[in-house]
Amino acid sequence: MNLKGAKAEFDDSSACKRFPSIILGSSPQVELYDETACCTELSRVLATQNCEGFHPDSIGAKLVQESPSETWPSLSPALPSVTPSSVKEDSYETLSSQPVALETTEKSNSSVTVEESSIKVEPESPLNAAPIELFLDRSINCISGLSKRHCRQLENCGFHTLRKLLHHFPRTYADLQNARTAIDDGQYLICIGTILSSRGIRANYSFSFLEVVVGCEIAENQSTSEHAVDDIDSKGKKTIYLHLKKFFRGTRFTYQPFLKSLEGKYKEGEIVCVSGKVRTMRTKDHFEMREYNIDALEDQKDSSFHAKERPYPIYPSKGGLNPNFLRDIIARVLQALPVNIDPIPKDVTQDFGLLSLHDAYIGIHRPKNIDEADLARKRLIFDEFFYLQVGRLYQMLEGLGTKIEKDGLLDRYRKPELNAIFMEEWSSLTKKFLKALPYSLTSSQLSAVSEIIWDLKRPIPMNRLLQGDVGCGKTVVAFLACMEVLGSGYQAAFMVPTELLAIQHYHHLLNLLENMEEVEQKPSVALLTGSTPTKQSRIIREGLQTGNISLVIGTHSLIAENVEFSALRIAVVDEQHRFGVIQRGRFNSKLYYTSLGSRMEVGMDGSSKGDVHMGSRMEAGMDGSSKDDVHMAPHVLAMSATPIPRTLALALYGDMSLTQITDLPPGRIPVETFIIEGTDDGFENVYKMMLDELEIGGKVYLVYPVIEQSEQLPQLRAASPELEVISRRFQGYSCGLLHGRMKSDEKEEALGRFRSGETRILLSTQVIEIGVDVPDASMMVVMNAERFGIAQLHQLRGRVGRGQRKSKCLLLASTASSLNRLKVLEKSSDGFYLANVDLLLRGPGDLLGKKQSGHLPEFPIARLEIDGNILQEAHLAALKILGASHDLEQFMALKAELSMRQPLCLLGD
Ligand SMILES: Nc1ncnc2c1ncn2[C@@H]1O[C@H](COP(=O)(O)OP(=O)(O)OP(=O)(O)O)[C@@H](O)[C@H]1O
Repeated sequence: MNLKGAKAEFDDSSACKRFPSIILGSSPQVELYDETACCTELSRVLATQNCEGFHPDSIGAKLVQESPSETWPSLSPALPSVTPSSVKEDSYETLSSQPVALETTEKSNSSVTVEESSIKVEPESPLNAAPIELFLDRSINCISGLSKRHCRQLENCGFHTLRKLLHHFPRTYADLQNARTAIDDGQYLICIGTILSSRGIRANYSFSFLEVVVGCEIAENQSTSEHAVDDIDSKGKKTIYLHLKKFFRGTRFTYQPFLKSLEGKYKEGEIVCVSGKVRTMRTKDHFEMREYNIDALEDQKDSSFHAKERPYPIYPSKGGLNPNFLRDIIARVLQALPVNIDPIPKDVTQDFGLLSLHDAYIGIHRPKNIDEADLARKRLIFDEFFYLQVGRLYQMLEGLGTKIEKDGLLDRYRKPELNAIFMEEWSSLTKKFLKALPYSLTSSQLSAVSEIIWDLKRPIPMNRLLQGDVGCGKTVVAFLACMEVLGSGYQAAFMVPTELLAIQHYHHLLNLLENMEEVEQKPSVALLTGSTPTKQSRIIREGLQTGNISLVIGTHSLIAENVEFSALRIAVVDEQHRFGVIQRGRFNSKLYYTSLGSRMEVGMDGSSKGDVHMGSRMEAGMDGSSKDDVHMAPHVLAMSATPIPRTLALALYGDMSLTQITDLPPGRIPVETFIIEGTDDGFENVYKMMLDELEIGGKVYLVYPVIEQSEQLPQLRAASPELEVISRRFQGYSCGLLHGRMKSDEKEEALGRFRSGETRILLSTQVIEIGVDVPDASMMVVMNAERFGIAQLHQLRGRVGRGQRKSKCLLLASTASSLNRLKVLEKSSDGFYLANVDLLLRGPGDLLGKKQSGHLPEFPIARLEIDGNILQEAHLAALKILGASHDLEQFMALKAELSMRQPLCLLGD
């Protein structure tokens, strides 16, 4: 396969459009391996941030003195200068000469120790004899010399195969020469040193301790300036003394023989590697360690281990297994690792500048320097993404019959602009609906609809994510997609996270349908939420089952077991990240079975409605659907205004394609944002601005973090008690109240009054955050704005500036210190950029909340928010591979690897 040749004709940039989430709004792409890009981006953000809980050092990491919880270092290291071949050359040689850390840890789970002499990986061991492609999936039993007990322990912790062991990646690396900065109390330190003394001391009749003193030579830190840190050679060295202490309580531990045997374990002059948290002692340069690991270096004369300044891998423990034990076992597997285990062809890895798999494993576990670890990481992340991409495309190709169809599909992925159905080919219902809209679609709305309709005509269920900034007009795109399906006689379901939004969409759609002309029979639309009265809800369910209702808008109620559809063809899930994976999955599979069953019923009962449906479906079959159409799961269109990692995760695991709306409807005037400190003066200013706005006919949202005042958090302003205060203050203008504890109809009434202008000020909680659309609302004031995340504030701000009025958003921060963090909102109105800032500042856990982050798929080392570029490359590589061999028959090793990693039956939802 000549991939180099293929590359020439291959338009990378257009294929990259398949993953627009990789480009973060209009902000520059995050270049993973370019120090400047990532660091500048962050420092720019951080320059204006008060980053609570965020440690810039961990981003610019030089991998020194990291605490175990710190993040992966590879966010910033400069572009590696190592080449794959340079890694390969001496990886074996260094390994064999390299001392293997022995398990001598005091605090360790002492049942797990490795008897050094008992484990050997001989050149001709069964490990080496394994067929190359099966090597990684061999059982750990094949590690010769590993006792049954160890095997059991490893297996109990999930390490069944060599692959599992090799995929137990270091959590971080420590630089053995890392003590270049001042050593602080509580800091995690790792040092090579010499044992100076070892004493077992009896303190009283029932208390004793072991004290091992290790002297470590480190570079003296004379200055804190960054330059001085780099200029290590020009500085002196000094010795620090680590006092490793282990305490024993109980009379049996105070006997001299016991204490002697303890101290005898550590020989004076022995070279050891010590790691743990230090506490400063009174004497200068003396530090105490109570929780520590101590590894004797195997060959005392061999100083190459630290002389070479190799990063020292620090492994996470797993299931109670000691990290050092794991490191030792992994080192042994590495020694036996065949060079040619890579299932990905060499020309592909070379094309993408990747290490071979062998070198990547060596590089991640035993890097010579941090650049090598980073290159290794890149390769391993690439694999995580690559197999997902290959699996997904492979499955899609399998669903197609002829080579031409398959080539066509791949081609469309390469040239996404072809994945569109032009307006002339839309169903007549869709065209009429479009005509009835009070505005024209923007160009990206138009291409989004075209892409979706293209998908709707495929014989494969669509799983597409529609992303766009707040207020860009996603709803109408989804409505048009529904119309296309209804036009062929099928049904559509539109699920939203709140009742308020369901009601809003329902009325919005009814209005639009009312304007439609020349349609004999308009689609019947229903609203189904938790508040729908039982009787009405039963009628709606019957209507859905018989097919009398063609479109239903609702909340979670739509996925209730008793809701069955006659012929559901599309499910729209708005603000999809607010629904758990399980919920969405249930929705999907439930609809698959019920729709299949009920379609048959319709066919059998022969009712006239059923006939219409069947007739239309035949028509649909003619315009592109396969004859097996009836077995299809419904198409799923998910929508989101926040590009959170979970979204990207779904884009990968949920087998989703992405469509992005990149422009806003014309005439929108950017919302002016002000960050104001909530002092008395600050509030006076805000009230004055509100009054000015009301006098010129504007409408104002006041957003509060809580409904009622709380004793625990008295500083938080509450919506309910403030109603009176605000009403008094703005006497000529009526005020309304809206919060989540109100009944559904009360909420709708409050919003309705605000929409109609009866109330001009709406005091609300964050219930309005999602999707509320009152186009002439022109001012928003957010109280205690520091309580909200950046992305959330952007969503809230998106409730204003949706019409032609110039709008303002005032963010009131309770403290001066929180003003800085909010400043980014003053500067940017790009939701994709802001969501990314939020991610970097708060991390996915905080951003997603417990419910969602718990469902994040496991990417052992990829960080979805920053590794997008690698995903992009993986996608290109997958296209190349499958372009060369649709069924992967030319790449048997790769195919075998794919089935190991990505059982095809598990692909998709
Ligand atoms: N092409 C357009 N031209 C003018 N107005 C438009 C256009 N498309 C949508 N709108 C209007 O813009 C407003 C916002 O649209 P919509 O509610 O669909 O946005 P959204 O993307 O769902 O936003 P959010 O994420 O805030 O829910 C609506 O009032 C809608 O009628």
